[in-house]
Amino acid sequence: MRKNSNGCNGGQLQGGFALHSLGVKRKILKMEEQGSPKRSKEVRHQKSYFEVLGLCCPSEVPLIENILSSLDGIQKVSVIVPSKMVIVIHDNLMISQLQIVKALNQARLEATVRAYGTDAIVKKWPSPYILASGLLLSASMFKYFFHPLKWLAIVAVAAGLPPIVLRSVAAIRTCTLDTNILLLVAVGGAVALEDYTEAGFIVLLFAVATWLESIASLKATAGMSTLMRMAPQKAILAETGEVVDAQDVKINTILAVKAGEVIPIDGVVVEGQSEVDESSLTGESFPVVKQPQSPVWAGTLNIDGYISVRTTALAEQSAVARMARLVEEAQNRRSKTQTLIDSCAKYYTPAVVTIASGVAVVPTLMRVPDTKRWFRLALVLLVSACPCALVLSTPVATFCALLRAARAGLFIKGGDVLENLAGITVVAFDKTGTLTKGEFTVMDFRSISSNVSLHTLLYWVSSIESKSSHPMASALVDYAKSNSIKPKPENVREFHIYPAEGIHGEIDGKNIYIGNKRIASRAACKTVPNMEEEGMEGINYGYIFLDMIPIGIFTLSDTCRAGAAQALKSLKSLGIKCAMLTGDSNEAAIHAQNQLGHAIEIIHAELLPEDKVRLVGDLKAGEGSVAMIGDGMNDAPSLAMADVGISMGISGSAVAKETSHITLMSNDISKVPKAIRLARKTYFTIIQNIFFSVITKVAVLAFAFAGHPLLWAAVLADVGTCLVVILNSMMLLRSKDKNKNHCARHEHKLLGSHEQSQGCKHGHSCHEHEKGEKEKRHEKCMNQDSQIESSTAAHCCHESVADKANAKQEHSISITDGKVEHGDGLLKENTSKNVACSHKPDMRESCCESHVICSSSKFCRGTDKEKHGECCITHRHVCGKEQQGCSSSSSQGTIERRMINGCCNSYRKRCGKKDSCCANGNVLLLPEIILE
Ligand SMILES: Nc1ncnc2c1ncn2[C@@H]1O[C@H](COP(=O)(O)OP(=O)(O)OP(=O)(O)O)[C@@H](O)[C@H]1O
Ligand SMILES: [Zn+2]
Repeated sequence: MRKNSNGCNGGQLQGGFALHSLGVKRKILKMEEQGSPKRSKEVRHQKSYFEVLGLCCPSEVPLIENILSSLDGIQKVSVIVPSKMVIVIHDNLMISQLQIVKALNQARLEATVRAYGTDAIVKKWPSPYILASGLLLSASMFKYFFHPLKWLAIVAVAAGLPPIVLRSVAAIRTCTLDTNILLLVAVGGAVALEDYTEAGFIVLLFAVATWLESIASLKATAGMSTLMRMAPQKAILAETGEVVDAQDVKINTILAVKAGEVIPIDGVVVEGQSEVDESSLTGESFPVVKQPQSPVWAGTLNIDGYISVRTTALAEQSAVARMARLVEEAQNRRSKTQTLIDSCAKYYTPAVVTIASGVAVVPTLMRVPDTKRWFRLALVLLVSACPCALVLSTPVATFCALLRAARAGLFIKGGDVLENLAGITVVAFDKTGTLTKGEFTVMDFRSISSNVSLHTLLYWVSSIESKSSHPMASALVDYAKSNSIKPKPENVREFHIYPAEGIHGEIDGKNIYIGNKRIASRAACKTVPNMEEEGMEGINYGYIFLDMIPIGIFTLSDTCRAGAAQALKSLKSLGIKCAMLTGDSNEAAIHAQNQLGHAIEIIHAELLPEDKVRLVGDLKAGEGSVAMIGDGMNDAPSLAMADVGISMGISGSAVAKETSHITLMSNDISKVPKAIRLARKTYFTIIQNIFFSVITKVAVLAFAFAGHPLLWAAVLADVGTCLVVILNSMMLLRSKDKNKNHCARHEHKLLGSHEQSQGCKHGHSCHEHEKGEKEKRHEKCMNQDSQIESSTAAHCCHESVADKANAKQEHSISITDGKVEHGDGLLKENTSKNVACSHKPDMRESCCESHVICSSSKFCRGTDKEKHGECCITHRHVCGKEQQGCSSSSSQGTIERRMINGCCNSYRKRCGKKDSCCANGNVLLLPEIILE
């Protein structure tokens, strides 16, 4: 799809969505930047988005590329047909956005600058050209009563033609044969045949279809602008309070993020505590507690509390920016189907045009009697030469599917991935951190050497493990800390990781090995202590060696993710086999298999990373297309080996994310079957699109050759089919998500009135609903909850919604499209409770049902225990535990787990609300989150 900007491409019509990469220009600009540092500061490469309503057919892509590439200062042009968007990277000193718009509008492309993140302008009304043309054409229909009226049809053609003529002129100037030129020829031909009504009809049809198409595709892309709008363009420097462009913020800058604001750039919290709504990224709306050291992501909403954030990325590299770019650039990763279609389209057009000229010229030369008929056939052929619906059939569907996925927290890297995903027959899971939570708890930890005290052992182990990122490591470090031992990673030298075995480090001059039984051989020890003899219980056994002497043993436990069993079941129902590939022991693998209800068909344990790669290869050879899901660095090679590699979680290992084709933005593996279902649906949509666009063309041509060359039908088959293809693809955007009746975390059904996010708040009660007998208990809890609410907070949400004035709310709380919990425990429309609260921090206590969120942050700020003691105001009332409340170990992970909304397990026990409904509904993510 590359073309010299000055030269013609031989009149070839170029379909497709290629990116006209102006390689040479880019290189020159780069050199300038490097060569002269002064200039590089001035040169600002700006990425501008243009809405190009006149872009309605893939054949116009080369036109736009040619127009823009002839201008100076343009670095890169991407044309996205489905969203009618042109993304230009340009030097804003050499060429401004307005100049670009002007250049495009000279070709009648109806371009406007689209400020980053704004919504597309939807043209509700047809242009005056269309209206005039339509009216005149209707009037001309009365020619049967009054013959001269037939001339009105000519006027109708003239009225509707200007935009088409202007675009054709631009196309001719840049030596591109596009659909406008083809249409112009057809109209000219019809007029020459004195078929004025038909000419008028063609013009009108084309104009109306194009207009409808633009409305449809702009609707389709509304989601795209939401994606782009997620991260704000401005950031506030914490030190000075100065507001700066997010683009100018360097890594390691401290930013201030107030309550109710969206975090502008990825980073780590350095001060303050808050709850953040990450639904924009993960698709799951429940607040996540953030405190010092917690990672935060651009585009997520800081619900309450003030936090300062040290940036860890540039704005353009933030996860959300990458996601937006992903959907933009998905066009560049073509699926096999699309590549095939594009290459066919390349030959189709010139072939049809050649045949058309043959059909027009040869009969005339041969002086056959009915030349008019041949001429008409030639015109039909010419109009049919534009394969736009066919070329659009894949990218529009892909675009919609990727958008849909992005909204659900699935980061899919391109159309090719979707296509591969649709054909998956085996899904291989890594165990730790994927099927299981990867949140270990130490069950037992012993010194088995009389020379090493437990204290020393814990100190050694925790110090060395502090350097490891394995999920077991943090459990061991937490365990040491809970025994009042402070790890000193700075004392560790010679740290070494043995993948799938364990780690080694030198501390205080001692060589310590920690790991599974394989680590024994690293320590040059032949055997490992017998755990059963030692009376140890647990699933994951760990050993500690000092040189070659075993000095300690420990056991850990990990539980399966709540949605895992359900996800496996869904996969099975899709006819997909499940496999588990784990580095962990056989016992651990079997334990997980038992927990998952024996849903896994193929299990391999005690694998090294290279074994996983080999096994994925074997599965591919033996079973078919394989998707591999993993989280760790160890999994990267096998993720790359699989047909589709899926990495877990936005915070998962960076290497895994890079090598994978799909990233699940949250750790919810029930998204895997959903993704596969979406991929299959997309594939089906594409097939429908292709079938429809081919069949209409074939029908028109067959009809024409059979002696009925209908020009209007040819035009309808061209533009009308495009419209149908777009509308059909848009069906993918519609979410008839079963999720609505599911608890996202627990994967079981909620009762009707519970929406996903709110349902989750009720934790176990959602599946308890299903079991009728427990329903009463839930209700009781809910009643208690509402009492708690009213006793602690002056006004609850429902009041503020029902009667804003009463609730002393001077400000306007924007409670828009979500759900609010009412005192009766039912959930009514209004999800933006968080937003409502956060808008005015000072209104927190009186503001809404989520006041616990609000107040917890107000009272729980900081990490020291003193302050935690004050935290759960609701709890203090309920449990009477005024001071000790919610203390938790100082370790990061534990706090987060225990402190969600300031409620901890011990409380729940004390309150007599054992497994659900603690204090306020908010807390009830707990069963999944708390490990105690
Ligand atoms: N830092 C560590 N401390 C203690 N043991 C470790 C450590 N790293 C690895 N191990 C041991 O090595 C085993 C295998 O580790 P590996 O990371 O390959 O797999 P895994 O994460 O346990 O499981 P999966 O492959 O399913 O993710 C672990 O089960 C553990 O026994
Ligand atoms: Zn076309």
